[in-house]
Amino acid sequence: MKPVHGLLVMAYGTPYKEEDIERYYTHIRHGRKPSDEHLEDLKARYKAIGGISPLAEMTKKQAEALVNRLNEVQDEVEYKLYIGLKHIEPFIEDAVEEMVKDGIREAVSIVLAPHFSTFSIKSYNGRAKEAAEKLGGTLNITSVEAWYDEPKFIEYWSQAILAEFDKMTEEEREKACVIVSNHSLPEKIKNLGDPYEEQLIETARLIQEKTGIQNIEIGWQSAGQTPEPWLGPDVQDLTRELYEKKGYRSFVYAPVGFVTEHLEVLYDNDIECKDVCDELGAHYYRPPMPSTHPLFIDAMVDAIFKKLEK
Ligand SMILES: CC1=C(CCC(=O)O)c2cc3nc(cc4[nH]c(cc5[nH]c(cc1n2)c(C)c5CCC(=O)O)c(CCC(=O)O)c4C)C(CCC(=O)O)=C3C
Ligand SMILES: [Fe+2]
Repeated sequence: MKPVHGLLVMAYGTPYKEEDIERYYTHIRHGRKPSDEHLEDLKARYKAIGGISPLAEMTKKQAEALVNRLNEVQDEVEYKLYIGLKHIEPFIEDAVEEMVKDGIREAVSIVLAPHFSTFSIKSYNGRAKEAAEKLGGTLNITSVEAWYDEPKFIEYWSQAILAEFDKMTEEEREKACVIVSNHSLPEKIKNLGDPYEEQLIETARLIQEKTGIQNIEIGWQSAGQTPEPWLGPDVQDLTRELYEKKGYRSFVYAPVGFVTEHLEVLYDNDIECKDVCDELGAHYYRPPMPSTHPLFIDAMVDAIFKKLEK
């Protein structure tokens, strides 16, 4: 019989229903309750995208596609799936506890976010390892740290972006640009030696190389509302600036730091960036997110195999 290894898939998590929003937001804020104003603002954003986010369902679908593919392409071990979320149940710690209960001794973990940062990937992996240690240290977790440069990931986005360019007229295409973006983080991550910014630049460079599209710009989105400086330029400001200074009239948004349609994409891109485009009289394009596209799932399989060979 094949040995059973754990596949721990970690993701951000999202409220399952409206009543979950407050405790979810409180968890994101490290236990501090949000003000009524901030809470109402968040509720309004979820409402604007249809009530709840498709993230919960998509995380499950992505994780299932990944475990199925892993079990299809190799024959040495049987991977058993565990999903662990950062800000809502099943928490990362719950998933690790399940693995230990099931007698799993070897697991590989991957976060559904391609770029490494202290605030994201490192904290997910740290929580998983800490939980395993607390439960006796019988479970060994090997963690994939980043996969922003996986060839099939780049291939997915390149094809998706080119498909948007195909929808344009020749004239439109000449004045089009791609805005490659990720979630903004406080600028202080740079002092922590975070490769987050360079990794986004590299993803953009690889997409440029693959597509041959010259007009590729880097932006940041969904920054928090705190007084400290966050990585910029913000995608909305950038859109205005590029419209004025470089004369672009069509904008293709590629939020490559995210892997599925969810609040940040459906609201921050499809509503907020689209509003800016509408106001300027520019064309708005946003390719479909990777979701369960085979190229994308295979990119994660490749990243896992590379990590395990080391
Ligand atoms: C790096 C990063 C990723 C990408 C990597 C990864 O995926 O891990 C990410 C993804 C996501 N972030 C999400 C949701 C939220 N993030 C928030 C707030 C924050 N995120 C931060 C960082 C990140 N976030 C930070 C530093 C804050 C400020 C915290 C503070 O206040 O100190 C808030 C609070 C309100 C607001 O600011 O909007 C919400 C609701 C959802 C789920 C969307 C859905 O439900 O569809 C997803 C996928
Ligand atoms: Fe977030």
